[in-house]
Amino acid sequence: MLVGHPIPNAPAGPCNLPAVVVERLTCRLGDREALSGIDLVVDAGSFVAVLGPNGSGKTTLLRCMAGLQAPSAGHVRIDGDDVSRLAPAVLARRLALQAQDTDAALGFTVREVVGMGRLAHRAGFFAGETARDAATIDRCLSALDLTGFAKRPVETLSGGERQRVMIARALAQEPSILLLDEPTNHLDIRHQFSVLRLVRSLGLTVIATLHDVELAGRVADRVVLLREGRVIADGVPPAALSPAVIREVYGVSAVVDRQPGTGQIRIDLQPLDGALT
Ligand SMILES: Nc1ncnc2c1ncn2[C@@H]1O[C@H](COP(=O)(O)OP(=O)(O)OP(=O)(O)O)[C@@H](O)[C@H]1O
Repeated sequence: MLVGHPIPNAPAGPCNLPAVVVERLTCRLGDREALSGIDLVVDAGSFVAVLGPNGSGKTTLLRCMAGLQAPSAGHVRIDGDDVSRLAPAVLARRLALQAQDTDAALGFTVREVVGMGRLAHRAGFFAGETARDAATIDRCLSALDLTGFAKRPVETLSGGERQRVMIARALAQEPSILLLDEPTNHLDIRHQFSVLRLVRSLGLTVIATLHDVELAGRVADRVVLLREGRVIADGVPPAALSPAVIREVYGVSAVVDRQPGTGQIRIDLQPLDGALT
């Protein structure tokens, strides 16, 4: 069960500054411009979903925000500081990225991997685990429904279980900014809901790439739609998820309305050339 607050000491983002500012961000990878002049200002404490088709630049945008990918032009500022100028440990105490790739976790137990999230908080390289580290790791394991997996080698876990480990590791970092790269793509429906509800409840600034447009419309305060490295739409759902925008970005037709009763956003997607079946 996802109960309790896994990171009760998470620092609050400064209220007078946006948490993340992306300015004219361009990123060339090989012979391809993965991002072309992206501008984005993300308010502290908001949940932003980044949407777009395969190859539209979502992961590259998160990697630039996390300082893992140097832009060809432009800047990313975290709480007012250029990420490229922040020491890795300082950046890691402010921002955590849950990446899709779990290769770095192989060969370690689940608890050890979640514990890696605490490294940025250690007094020194050889400093051991503190009581607070241990308590934070235990809370994050519990929050992601992983307590029973703590001693298991990560390579023995399923795809969805591994994905929850990487989210727990990011939360153990106690960041004020949480970047999630397709956090729900391997998760069953119950865990999709519980993970998104959990990260929403923490009061963090969350920027998450998602493929599920309807889920994004329900969970996010704001959606940013990319296509070919450019922002095509940016705004509050459902207005920013209009059928015209969805058609332009994904090349599919959409009916966007609200569920009778719950009022939840409902998006019915179909190929342009008719019903799927
Ligand atoms: N190392 C690289 N060298 C060359 N091109 C790259 C490299 N990494 C990514 N790209 C290209 O950059 C573009 C953006 O990739 P990115 O991974 O950011 O897309 P994405 O929106 O996250 O896609 P997906 O939904 O498939 O995960 C793609 O066309 C991809 O092929």
